[in-house]
Amino acid sequence: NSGWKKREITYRILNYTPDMPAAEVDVAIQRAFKVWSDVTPLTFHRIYNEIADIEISFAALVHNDFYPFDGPHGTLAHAYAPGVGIGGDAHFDEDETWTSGSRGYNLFLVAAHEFGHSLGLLHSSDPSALMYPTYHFIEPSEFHLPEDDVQGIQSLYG
Ligand SMILES: CC(C)C[C@H](C(=O)NO)C(=O)N[C@@H](CC(N)=O)C(=O)NCc1cccc(N)c1
Ligand SMILES: [Ca+2]
Ligand SMILES: [Zn+2]
Repeated sequence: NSGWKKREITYRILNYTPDMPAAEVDVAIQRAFKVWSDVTPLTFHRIYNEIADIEISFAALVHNDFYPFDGPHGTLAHAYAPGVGIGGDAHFDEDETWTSGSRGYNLFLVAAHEFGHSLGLLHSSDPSALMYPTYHFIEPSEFHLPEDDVQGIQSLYG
């Protein structure tokens, strides 16, 4: 199976988007990891000075990988399946407008989706799933991980 071979996963936020206060980025990221730690034995630990399993960054167009972003809309972010090096890393397209609300793209929702990829999940065909390919806004305070995603992640880390 294509999951991490350990339960304690580290993450590092490499840079910040100017669209939101840094504190709001930290909270959005923290809550996005909690979506997954709530239903698995996984724990996510933020580190600052070493290389983490999941390295989080904001970038536009060509950035140090083979999948350049595409300007506003279209691809919003991408993340790599578990592995060494770039494995697990999540990149967010800086040409999007990132918010804590319903304007632009909600960072919490997109990060929760991306971290699903960082943990080994692929896209789901269930339109209600977080891992469905396309974004739609859900009020974060009312967000609840859909059953399809719970099944998917627990098949990797049950
Ligand atoms: C082929 C991939 C690189 C597409 C890319 C993606 O799925 N990243 O995980 C992506 O940004 N897809 C957009 C498609 C779109 N513009 O609607 C997306 O919203 N994915 C993130 C997302 C966020 C929250 C929920 C869901 N279901 C999907
Ligand atoms: Ca884009
Ligand atoms: Zn995706």
